[in-house]
Amino acid sequence: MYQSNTGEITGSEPTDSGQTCRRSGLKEATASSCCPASLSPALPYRSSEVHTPSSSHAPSQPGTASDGGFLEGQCRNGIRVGRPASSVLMSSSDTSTVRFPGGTPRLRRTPGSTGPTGTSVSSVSTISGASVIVAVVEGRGLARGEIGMASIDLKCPELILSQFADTGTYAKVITRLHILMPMEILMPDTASEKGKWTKLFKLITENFPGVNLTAIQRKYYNEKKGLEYIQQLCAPEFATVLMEVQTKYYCLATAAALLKYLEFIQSSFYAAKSLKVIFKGSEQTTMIDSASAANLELVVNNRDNRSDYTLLGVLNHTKTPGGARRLRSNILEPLLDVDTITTRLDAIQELLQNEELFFGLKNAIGHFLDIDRLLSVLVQIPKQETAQAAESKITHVIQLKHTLDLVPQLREVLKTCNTALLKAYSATLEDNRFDIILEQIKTVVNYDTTYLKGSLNLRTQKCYAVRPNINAFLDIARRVYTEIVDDIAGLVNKLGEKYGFPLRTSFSTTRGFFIQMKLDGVVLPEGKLPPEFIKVTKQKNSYGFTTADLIKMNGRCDEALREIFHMSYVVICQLLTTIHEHIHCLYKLSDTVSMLDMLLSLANACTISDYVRPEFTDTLAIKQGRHPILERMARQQPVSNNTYISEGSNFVIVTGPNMSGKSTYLKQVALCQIMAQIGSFVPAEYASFRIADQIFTRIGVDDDFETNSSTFMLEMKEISYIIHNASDRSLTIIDELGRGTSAEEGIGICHSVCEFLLGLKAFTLFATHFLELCQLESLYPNVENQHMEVEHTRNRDSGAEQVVYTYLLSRGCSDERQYGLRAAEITSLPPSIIQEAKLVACKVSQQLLAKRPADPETQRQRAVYHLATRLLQTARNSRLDPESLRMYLKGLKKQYEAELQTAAPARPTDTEEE
Ligand SMILES: Nc1ncnc2c1ncn2[C@@H]1O[C@H](COP(=O)(O)OP(=O)(O)OP(=O)(O)O)[C@@H](O)[C@H]1O
Repeated sequence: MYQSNTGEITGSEPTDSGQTCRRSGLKEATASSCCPASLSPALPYRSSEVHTPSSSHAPSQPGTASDGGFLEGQCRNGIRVGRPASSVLMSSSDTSTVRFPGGTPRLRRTPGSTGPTGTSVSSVSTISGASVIVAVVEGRGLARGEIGMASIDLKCPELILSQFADTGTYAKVITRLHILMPMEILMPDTASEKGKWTKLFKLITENFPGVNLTAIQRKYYNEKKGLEYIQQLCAPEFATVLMEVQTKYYCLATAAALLKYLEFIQSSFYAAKSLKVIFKGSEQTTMIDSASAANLELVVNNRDNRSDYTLLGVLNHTKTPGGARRLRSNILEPLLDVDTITTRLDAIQELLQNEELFFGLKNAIGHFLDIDRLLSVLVQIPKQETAQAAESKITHVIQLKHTLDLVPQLREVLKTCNTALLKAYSATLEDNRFDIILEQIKTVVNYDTTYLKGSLNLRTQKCYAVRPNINAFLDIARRVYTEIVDDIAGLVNKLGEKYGFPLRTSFSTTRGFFIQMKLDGVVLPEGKLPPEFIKVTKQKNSYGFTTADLIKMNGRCDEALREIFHMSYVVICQLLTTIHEHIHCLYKLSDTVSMLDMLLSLANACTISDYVRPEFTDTLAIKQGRHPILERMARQQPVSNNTYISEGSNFVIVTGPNMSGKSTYLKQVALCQIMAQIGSFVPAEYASFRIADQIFTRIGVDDDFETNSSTFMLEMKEISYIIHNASDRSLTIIDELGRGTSAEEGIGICHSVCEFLLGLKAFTLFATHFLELCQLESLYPNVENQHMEVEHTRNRDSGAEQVVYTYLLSRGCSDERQYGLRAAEITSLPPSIIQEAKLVACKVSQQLLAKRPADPETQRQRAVYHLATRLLQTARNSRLDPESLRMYLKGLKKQYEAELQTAAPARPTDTEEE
């Protein structure tokens, strides 16, 4: 078994016990060496006995005077913002509020608008429920552009570190932040120096308007402290990360600031050796900038951000929160490594072929809770022991037992699997720590205690969680509680008999026990409830109320419960101390469950529609590909199309009238590419892909009033971002470039952008209304013209011409003209205006034709250029034997002669001269 940096097991590496360090092959530290005495949880309600992660550890106890000055102030958009509800630990004297000087940068952004990087702010950042805090720092002086980042999800004890070099547009930082969906971003107070905002700071404020931005004194970005923190907190399983990060000063510095801040704002801290720490370089995943993610509607729909019509919506059939998170992050950052992708595809194929395995796994996975969240609470030690914290701890142990009870079922189902990835995950479940923990839990917790939904059910489970005969006082308190509950039932029965009403006992968290009565067939005396019934509420067809006696009984109930929880908590704390050294195996379980859930989800998607297993070659070839989201939206099956892009023909120009399906086709190709790179099957009959290191899209958006940018400026920013970043291995989708300016300028810009991109080996799909660009095909051998076919019919009644969209892609340039005017005819524009427009358009094109010299010489030169480039390319790539090469060149010569015939029929002898 082999664990990649993203924490994923890949089947491509040799397997071992699952505890081998990836880089060094070192065995994991033994449990005893990694579990210092300081781990023991505190005894109930005595905060003085709570242990800090380490007294010798440099970062000081949170919330103490030594924190003074740590938090320079909380600032967002230059305005001090409210501290999160939990951050009330520090007195005002400990903090000095500073604002980033220099005034507030203009913030005029909404979801879907585009930032100065040319990166649109997709509404990912606006998804509610964000729980990630990120610290960012940028190198200074010569190191400017070197970015360090550390993030932690408050619901998942995983510290993610990264360090990378970014360009002046900071696209990588912004994209990574979008993927993380932070609720708060920490930056050094020096982000605003001498009243000037750094560019990165400005961009972050602009791109994340709904996110809290907090200034931390630069001194807390301390790499030495960061390393100490990681050594102190990292769970032994992930200790190899130290080797990866120990010289990465910027990410270490952000780790220090982030962990210090978390200690400060949270009423708990992470136990030593408890955190999963991973380093995520940008080189292991495909870079999809946030504008492209928004354009392609990967996780958020552009029209309605609650809609499921996204790639995530199409593929998401996950059963657990962890599985859904994993799928989302994979879609936003697809894999680059073909071996890892292949092992996933093998696993999905096995799931599709083995029904028993598929349904068995689905059933087993569906009962798991959010393991990351559970781990997060288990590895945090509350600073203050309250009754509420005590009750929560009991819930967590019940959840832990519930989770571990599911492991044998999962093991059993996976026993029959054959593919490397499933086998590797099956092996992780053989870890005997799962059984050790469960056995230890069962020594104090009832065998049949399990996690149940519903507040009363869970309360009952908590009440009876600890086994009898462990604490005699606990047993007595529980008997008292049972008697009170019985008394409540008796009271309600008596009241029912007294008034002749169909009363029943109900429970809610806020009211405790109360009485409910259905109204069906009940006749109230004088139309009123008896005065004994108080605090009456009416819901649909039932009344809810209580009585003075019942309120008293609820009070006694609560008191008994407090006693029970208090005594149970003491037992639970002792239990937690004994199992704590083994708890890190839950990281493995979380990884296994989320991955299996994601694979099942991808397999599920194949059962809903006909998907095919993709191959990975040097060519992008899709037979009868379909747009996955359109397929889900449309009642009918969308029209499928073929795609062929290879190194020798890597630039496809797509033309066609408005509404003919150009944009849909372009997006379809990119979506299929992303699906393939996350290890999913794709909607096609056959599909082969070249791994793309980056996926860029420039797809027309409306004016961005928020940033006050014109359509044209946005286009230029986006295209310049692509030009600066595209590589030979990228996939680029450009739709309607240059529509924000005059036709001549638009054509000019498109032409020069095309020429630049033609110099790369990137695969490019370029949709345009400028038919002039189709001439590029005769200039460059690697250009291919394609168009969307339309048909024309006549309306039987009116005789008017009608356009029928076939959505079929064909070779060559579109020969449709004036389709804009024809599209306008369908709208409610007055016929007189359309008529006038037609006249003017006709005159303009006649004038243009008159001006354009029939210049055979230029065309001859183009043909020569065309021939020369093809020859050059053949010479470079040729693996042909001499005879085949001769035949090929002969063919080229003929083709060239034919081209000259069309260009200059008057000069048939040119070929000989050449
Ligand atoms: N392959 C297809 N099968 C079925 N319907 C399609 C297909 N492609 C596109 N459509 C439908 O046609 C509509 C228009 O498609 P699209 O926006 O891609 O056209 P377009 O050529 O890019 O138009 P414009 O040039 O005006 O931007 C889509 O909203 C979709 O409903």
